[in-house]
Amino acid sequence: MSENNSLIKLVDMKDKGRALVASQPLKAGQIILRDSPILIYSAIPLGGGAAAGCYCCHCFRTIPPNCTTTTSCPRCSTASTFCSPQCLSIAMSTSHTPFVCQALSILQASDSPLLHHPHDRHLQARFLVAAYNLGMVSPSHFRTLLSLQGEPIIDEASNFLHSLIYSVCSPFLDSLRIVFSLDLTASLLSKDKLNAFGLMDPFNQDKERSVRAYVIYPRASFFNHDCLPNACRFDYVDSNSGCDSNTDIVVRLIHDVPEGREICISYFPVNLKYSERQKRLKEDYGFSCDCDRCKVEANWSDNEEEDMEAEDEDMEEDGDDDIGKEESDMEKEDNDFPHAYFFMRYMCNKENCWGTLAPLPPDVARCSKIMECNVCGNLSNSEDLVDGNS
Ligand SMILES: C[S@@+](CC[C@H](N)C(=O)[O-])C[C@H]1O[C@@H](n2cnc3c(N)ncnc32)[C@H](O)[C@@H]1O
Repeated sequence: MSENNSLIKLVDMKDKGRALVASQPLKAGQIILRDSPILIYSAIPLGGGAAAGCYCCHCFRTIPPNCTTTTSCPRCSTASTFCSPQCLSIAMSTSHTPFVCQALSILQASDSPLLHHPHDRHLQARFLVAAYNLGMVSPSHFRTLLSLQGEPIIDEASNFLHSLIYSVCSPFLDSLRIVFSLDLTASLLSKDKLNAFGLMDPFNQDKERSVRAYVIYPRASFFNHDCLPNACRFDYVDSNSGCDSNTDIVVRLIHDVPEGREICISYFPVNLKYSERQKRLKEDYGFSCDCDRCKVEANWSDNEEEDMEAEDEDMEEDGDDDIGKEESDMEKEDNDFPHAYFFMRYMCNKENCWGTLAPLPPDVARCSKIMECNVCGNLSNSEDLVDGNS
């Protein structure tokens, strides 16, 4: 793992590839990783019109309508907007180079073949522009990207995207210190599919949350998935922490983890039912999940799955029946129904949130009793939950 992270280490794990495990006993709430993007690209389709001006193309903060420091790229016609001259200046030598200006201008021109393709292709094209740009501006980060999980898949989509990207890259091929090929393009697409994190808009109870950008984090990409995770990621998009860290993430432990245990996150909200989880994991990540929760739920009939969903909803609406239970009773239930305890203790009960709760970081000796939701940011007292006082 990283030079200065003694809490977790990277190991090879049978049937899962690389995995992160605890290198010492770790405490609930502990921050085990802080990570910054090596690559980030907008989730807005090319030619996205007004939506393109909502976020800074460098730090991805929302640009308020009355912002007086907003500025646009003077070189290109892509409506790329920045929240300040500082963000523009950094971007011009990193993520918004002359290559990116030209590539995005061509890809969103009115005669671009891409415009007849669905949103997903636009995003893949945006990713490839960002990835080949990374190859030019930061060969070491490009090598990191190539070292992530993902084998090339040569199909109609990769062929189409490769010839499209070749046409926009050709004037810059000399600057690319890499051999440009269909195999490389297909391999990059696969790295993106298996490793990109969605950076979401902040939670708003009245509005569906959408993805603002897709991000490749060099170290967080090593977390494997578990349907009952022991860690979860937090980001603080649009909070007051400044442009520098707006797209950073931290990963915190949900509960104590012994030395040697694998640390996993969930790749999607934990409330999804078994069939949906398996479908997403197969289609998006190429594996079948065999975690403890899936082992139990694999034997459930469709009716049981539906009963379970209804029970989950009851828990949310009328948690009082259950939250008075002693912790040990709930742990006993754990054997037949492994997620009952997890849902009770670690799932946010705010409507439409489906976030996961983790304690705030512990102070020197004591774990915090304050739980933070990684989606809505709500803070609650864990003792209230167990005592039934919430
Ligand atoms: C983001 S990467 C995680 C790190 C990866 N294991 C590696 O070697 O780089 C996602 C990929 O890891 C593997 N993976 C993640 N969770 C898994 C699990 N629970 N069981 C099997 N494979 C898993 C799958 O191949 C998936 O596409």
